[in-house]
Amino acid sequence: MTAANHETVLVMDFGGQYSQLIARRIRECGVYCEIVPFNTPLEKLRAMQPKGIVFSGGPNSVYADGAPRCDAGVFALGVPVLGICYGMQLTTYLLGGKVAHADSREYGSTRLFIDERAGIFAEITAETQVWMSHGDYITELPPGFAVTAHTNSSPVAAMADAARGIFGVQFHPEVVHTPEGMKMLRNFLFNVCGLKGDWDMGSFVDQAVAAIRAKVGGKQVLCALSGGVDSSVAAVLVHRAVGDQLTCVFVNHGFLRKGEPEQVVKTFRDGFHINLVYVDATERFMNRLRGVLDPEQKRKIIGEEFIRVFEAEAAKLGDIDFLVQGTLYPDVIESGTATAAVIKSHHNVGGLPEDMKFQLVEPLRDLFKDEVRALGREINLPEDIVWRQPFPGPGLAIRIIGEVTEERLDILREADAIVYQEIKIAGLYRKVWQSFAVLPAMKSVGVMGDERTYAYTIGLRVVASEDGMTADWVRLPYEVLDVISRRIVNEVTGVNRVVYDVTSKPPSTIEWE
Ligand SMILES: Nc1ncnc2c1ncn2[C@@H]1O[C@H](COP(=O)(O)OP(=O)(O)OP(=O)(O)O)[C@@H](O)[C@H]1O
Ligand SMILES: O=c1[nH]c(=O)c2[nH+]cn([C@@H]3O[C@H](COP(=O)(O)O)[C@@H](O)[C@H]3O)c2[nH]1
Ligand SMILES: NC(=O)CC[C@H](N)C(=O)O
Ligand SMILES: [Mg+2]
Repeated sequence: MTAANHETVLVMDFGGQYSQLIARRIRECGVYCEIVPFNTPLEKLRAMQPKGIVFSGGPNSVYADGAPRCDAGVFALGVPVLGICYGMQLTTYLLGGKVAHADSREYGSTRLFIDERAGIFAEITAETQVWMSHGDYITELPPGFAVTAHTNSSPVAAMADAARGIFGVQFHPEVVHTPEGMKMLRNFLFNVCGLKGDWDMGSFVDQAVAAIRAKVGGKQVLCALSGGVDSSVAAVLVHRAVGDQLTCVFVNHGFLRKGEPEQVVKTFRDGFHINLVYVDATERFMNRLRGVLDPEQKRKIIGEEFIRVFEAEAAKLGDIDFLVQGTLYPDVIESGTATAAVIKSHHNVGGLPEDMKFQLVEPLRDLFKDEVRALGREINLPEDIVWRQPFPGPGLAIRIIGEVTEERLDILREADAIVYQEIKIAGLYRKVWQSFAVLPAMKSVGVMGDERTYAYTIGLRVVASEDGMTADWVRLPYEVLDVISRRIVNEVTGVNRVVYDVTSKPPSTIEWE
């Protein structure tokens, strides 16, 4: 995605948990926003012509060795800057103020007293609620700055050098626990930076299409298509950009759900006029996974095997340099970045083989799922695709905890189909983020028809989430749990027990591997 023709705000990422949230809040205000690494060179920043820059929070202390710092020249670009938490501390440090470690952390919901209701605090309630998460404090303001808000424990909870358009807040305006946070961000964007708000999903489409066309030129492109909303949106965008230069490849790795291969092929062959190649690679994936138990190893093998299949298809079609994937921001951040930890290697990011030669085309890499759904509606994708629940690329292979075998796959596929049907019948399919079955490689004793059984357990996972980054387990009605449990045990041979997963993310993740 490029900033062409749209007012752009940049979020410089110092490793904060909420960096991505800041960016999407800004987009929610109708302003185009991109995240850039904290060490992006000044020339590059200048070339992106931002109208405003936000420094994110981050886990470090500015005075620590190896703390991420940007070039102080950022303040000389003539662009307003808003520093959030670590971002404000860094602003202080770079401009000649002082930051120190305090004895006690300030964490959670805190009362904020506004000393100057101007700039980002224009029309904000004089006493308002904000979300804090810090242990370092500003002990000396940089020259030219004034305190604009304080709390009972932070004398400098916000500061400003209004003349230069530089602002700092110790709290997090981007989280929902800061009720007036959006208003503050809007003040920054519209009053301080003087933006118009000229961006929406429609302009995203134009921008993305133009960027893809510029990148790909007259060359052939392959798109990894799963039938999920992300790769479907990516495929349609690329198709708009380069038409028949695009070929989609849908891989059946043997870990798809019941009826999925037929259904995806039908939807795309009949509904879209896009070249589609269906590859049955069941055997090659199965052969490589035999005997593998470690989740990260499974993910890496699957990620690599996907690429090998795409390479083979590319070779058949001629010489293809570009591979389109429906990668989203959460896939990127969970796979680990320079400043964020590896949670799991999403097959399409952290699971890619090192020797891969394709150049990636990932038009959705900065977006979250709900933004992609809005985009899907914008480009008139069928409702069924827009509202399809996410399904991980490695599929059922990472929902079998332990070794993947044909028997286990069959059992899980049947159980999962029952979960799908019953959640649909209960009218919950679109209301929840995901609902699915998992199969831990664990057997337990049961009694059926007066006989002892020793069979598999099925875990039921149903979660609510906005963007997949955090999630809560859904309080399903007992009747729904009951019917799912009874149907699975009665209809799926090899299962004699069903359990419901009642953990949120964090501390768990949505998938079990
Ligand atoms: N079976 C598959 N065949 C081809 N490509 C795939 C397959 N599964 C996943 N991919 C590729 O990996 C990417 C990431 O998978 P992921 O499951 O996150 O996205 P999705 O399937 O497009 O959407 P959703 O998250 O809604 O399932 C996809 O966008 C697609 O490019
Ligand atoms: O394309 C994908 N490739 C993967 O390797 C992968 N792992 C998890 N997921 C999906 O991402 C969301 C967050 O999942 P976790 O809470 O398990 O990390 C959930 O929606 C998961 O289904 C994946 N998607
Ligand atoms: N959330 C943050 O940005 C924290 C910044 C810094 N490490 C502090 O504790 O004060
Ligand atoms: Mg998917």
